[in-house]
Amino acid sequence: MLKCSICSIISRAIRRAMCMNSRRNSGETVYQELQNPNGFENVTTIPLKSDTHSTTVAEIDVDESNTNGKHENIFLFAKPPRKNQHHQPYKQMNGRRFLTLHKKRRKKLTTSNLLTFPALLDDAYNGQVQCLLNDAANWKFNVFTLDLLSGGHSLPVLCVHLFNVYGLIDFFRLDIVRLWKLFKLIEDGYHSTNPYHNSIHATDVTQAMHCFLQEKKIIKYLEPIEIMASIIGSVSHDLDHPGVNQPFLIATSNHLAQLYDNTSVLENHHWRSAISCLLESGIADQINSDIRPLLHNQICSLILATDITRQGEFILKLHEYTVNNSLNMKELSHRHFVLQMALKCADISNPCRPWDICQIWSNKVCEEFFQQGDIERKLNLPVTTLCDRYSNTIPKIQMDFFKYVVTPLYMEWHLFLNTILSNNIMHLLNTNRLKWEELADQLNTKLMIVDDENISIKSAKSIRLKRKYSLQNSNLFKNTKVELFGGGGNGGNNDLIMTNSFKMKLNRKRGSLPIIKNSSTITSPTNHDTSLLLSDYKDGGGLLYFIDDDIDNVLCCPLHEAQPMFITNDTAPLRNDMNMNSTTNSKYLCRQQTFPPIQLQQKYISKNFSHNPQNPLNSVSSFLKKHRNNISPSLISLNEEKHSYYHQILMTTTNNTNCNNNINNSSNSNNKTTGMFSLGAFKPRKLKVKSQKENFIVSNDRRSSAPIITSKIVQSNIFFRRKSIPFDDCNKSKEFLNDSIHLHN
Ligand SMILES: Nc1ncnc2c1ncn2[C@@H]1O[C@@H]2COP(=O)(O)O[C@H]2[C@H]1O
Repeated sequence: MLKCSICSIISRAIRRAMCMNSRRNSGETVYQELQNPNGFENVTTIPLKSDTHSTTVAEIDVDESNTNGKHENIFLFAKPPRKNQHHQPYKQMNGRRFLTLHKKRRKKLTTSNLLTFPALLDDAYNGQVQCLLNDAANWKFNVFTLDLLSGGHSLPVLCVHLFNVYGLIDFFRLDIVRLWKLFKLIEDGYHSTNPYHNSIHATDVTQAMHCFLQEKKIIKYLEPIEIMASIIGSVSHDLDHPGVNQPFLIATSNHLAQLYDNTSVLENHHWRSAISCLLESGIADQINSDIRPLLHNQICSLILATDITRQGEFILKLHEYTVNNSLNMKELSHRHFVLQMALKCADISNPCRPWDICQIWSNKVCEEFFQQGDIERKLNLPVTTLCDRYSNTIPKIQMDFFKYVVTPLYMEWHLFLNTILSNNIMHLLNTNRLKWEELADQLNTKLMIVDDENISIKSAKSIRLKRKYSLQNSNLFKNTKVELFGGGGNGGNNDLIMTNSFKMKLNRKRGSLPIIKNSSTITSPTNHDTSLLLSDYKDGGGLLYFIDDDIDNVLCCPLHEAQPMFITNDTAPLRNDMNMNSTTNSKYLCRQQTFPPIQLQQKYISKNFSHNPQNPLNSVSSFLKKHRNNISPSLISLNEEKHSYYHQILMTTTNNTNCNNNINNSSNSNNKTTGMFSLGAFKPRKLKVKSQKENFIVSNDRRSSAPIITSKIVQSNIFFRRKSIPFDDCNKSKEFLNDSIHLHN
């Protein structure tokens, strides 16, 4: 029977953990309170004002060799010890672990998986988990399968297994329940709403680290404390990651950026959160106080090394060691450096995994980038190029990441290891890179939209792609199914090129156009690119779908929901003066809702699409070739081979839109117009506003291609009429549009 003692330990631990006092949804988000800082060196406890809410700041000097010899101070906030708790070092049970607040941080209940996978209740699943775990040192390990089979708890399951495999439980005489609690705390600390920086990524990195630790060159020199630090460091290296990057935190004057002087902001937060979990779980108590500081320092230094901006420094150092053959694994500092390199490689190991896994991670990380871009756009911040879903594509991001980040690091790592594992990794890296290049080439010349089995492309002056999705998430469009294509509001070519099956579908279907009617002051966007690149990472296809931007995406996410979460002026440029105020006062932490759940409602237009030869890419390609004469010559003349071709089509579209809007807007010096609200040339939408209590203005952010709503929308003031038109009749569609314009002008 495959079910072994570790399984029963785990299931017992799960049961016990479930009974523990959970702080689910507590919303408490500051660092672990520190009752008694014993065990740390050079700790001073500075009481602050002695009012009822007084806190204590524990200042701890940490010898961190990787911050250029600089000593850092840890600031851990603490409530004054309760009377009866003086004898309980590190313990506090009203703890607040993290500095970010994320209401949807936690996963859905484990039991909800049972609806989908009732067999999770079977013992067979435990057996399968065990089987998977036995394969945990295999580079082709699939962490998503483990997550599924473990009911969404791959992180604690893998880590307890690894502690067992390395004999750490016995060596340190660790209490299994505390150990389980440690990893549960860490798991809970990850935001499951992040597409990429979530607990599965942490598990994946830990598994990759495990593979590297297995290398003979490394494992035979490691002390148990170093192995323990490596596992805890790996699993908590992105703990409480908010799903946005450091520049974003700086730009929005986030309290973490201030606390850490804009330097390794997230990494500093991750390692402090990790230590906080060690303390809270009680595992720290079980480590001999002689070696506890070493453990903390190693975890800290390992996590700080994952700061991607320090990559060059590490590569150079490893190169020197390898070339001079001067790495002495018997020296603690050298061993530690190798562990740092191993963690760095593990952190960006997803491009070196088998293609199906690599693809999933790539899509996830890009989705997270794009979500950040969406927030930046809403906050009127400059949209980071990498995060702009309108101008970037997943294959392009991947190609750059492979070329500039992953390959240089792994080449050095391979030079150092030079084993079967490293050879396999380099091989996978190479084949994956070729696949991304292939996909990028396809996308360069093909505009596509996928709708289960159909594709529709419109070309010429206004390239427009069909969209089809149910707007069920939208309050405004509840139960309304919209299928739009064509439009031609700018008088552009309305030719629609469709596959036969799609034409048939059109003949059957009638679409509904929500109508906007404005009494007087709805303004029109001026320079709006109506296209949205949307990656459907659920499919793991790694492809981009090109659909229209969606007015109701904007309407359903009024800016006022997200904006108060950030300290930023509406029009604030990126703040470069963050260092200015980094006096001691700025270290003071305040509670702040930092990272709101992502509000943007994306509509995935395809659930079933995956990249396969059946997809009508070829027809798109041949269409573009055939109709290239209809496409703006200036567009063709611009670099048609590469990404810019794809991008330029969008730009041409935008320009046409501008022309159209300029005509409409001629009477308005502010480039805003009253009248029919239409998102560029392609949005035959009319909002009807009942009263004029609060109007909204849609203006254009010229730095990006998306509209920015600059004042509030009162959704209740807007209602929609439906008007059905046969979509296959372009002329009727045009008439309808003209009527609408006439009606509302
Ligand atoms: N497949 C990928 N494509 C692009 N960027 C990636 C990929 N994997 C990891 N990254 C980036 O690499 C960074 C490593 O550090 P972080 O985890 O902070 O954030 C990570 C991502 O920003």
